Amino acid sequence: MQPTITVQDLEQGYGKTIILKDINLTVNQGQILALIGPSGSGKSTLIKSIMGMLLPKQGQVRVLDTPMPNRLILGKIGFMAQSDALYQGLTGKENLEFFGSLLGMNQAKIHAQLDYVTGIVNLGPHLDKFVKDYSGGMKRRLSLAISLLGQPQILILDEPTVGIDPELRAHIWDELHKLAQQGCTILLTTHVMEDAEQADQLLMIRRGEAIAQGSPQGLLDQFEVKQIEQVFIKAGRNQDARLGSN
Ligand SMILES: Nc1ncnc2c1ncn2[C@@H]1O[C@H](COP(=O)(O)OP(=O)(O)OP(=O)(O)O)[C@@H](O)[C@H]1O
Repeated sequence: MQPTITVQDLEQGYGKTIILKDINLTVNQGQILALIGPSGSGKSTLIKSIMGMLLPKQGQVRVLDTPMPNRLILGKIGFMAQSDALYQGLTGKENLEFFGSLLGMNQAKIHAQLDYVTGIVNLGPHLDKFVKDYSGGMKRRLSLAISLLGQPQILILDEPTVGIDPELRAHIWDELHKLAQQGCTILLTTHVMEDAEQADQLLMIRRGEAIAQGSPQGLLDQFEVKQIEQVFIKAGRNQDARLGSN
């Protein structure tokens, strides 16, 4: 099977500053990969590289065997950026209609999907409110609903669960698993260990490097610990010992 997303020996940064080095990952169709790491470790930078918003300084990024950016491939990706790019002066529903139309969906098609995408994030009762009156968590939920419009083949979600309560987070994870079972490939970033445990594969990034990579159970076995958080701590200590702690 052709992998959906591949990153090979990626080195990435801004100007002369190197943020990520030696990053390798493969996500196959129907898999969920979670990127986890401290603030500033380079997770969004990796996502931007996969989306083709940043060209690799070295190495390769391919989505559906195509170098990014590529317009056709971008049309197959539901993308949720870290900062919400929403129209504050429009209602939630109007935002969905607008972004759906950018995808080339007609109003009938958008309306046919509204209940489904807003049901996943439990936003149905708030669709007629202006986005400027939404809370931070509601804006995240609307951004997630927008990324689901058009039944994308690939979902790339930067911090989809920030500001979302545990009950709704569990509901969103149920839906992400269902989508993955239907063949959708999902890559997301998170700070939350409970999210990480839900993924098929984890990539832990710290100080610009992949310090641990594998399935949640595989990592627990490899690091001989009982919780994913402990994998991160142990892998971080190994890295400090290797690089020096400064
Ligand atoms: N446009 C930019 N120009 C210069 N440096 C940047 C730019 N964007 C990010 N950085 C730097 O790159 C590093 C990695 O940032 P990035 O946003 O990828 O981290 P992150 O792991 O996603 O963090 P967080 O979890 O807080 O979102 C940080 O040191 C950040 O300051």
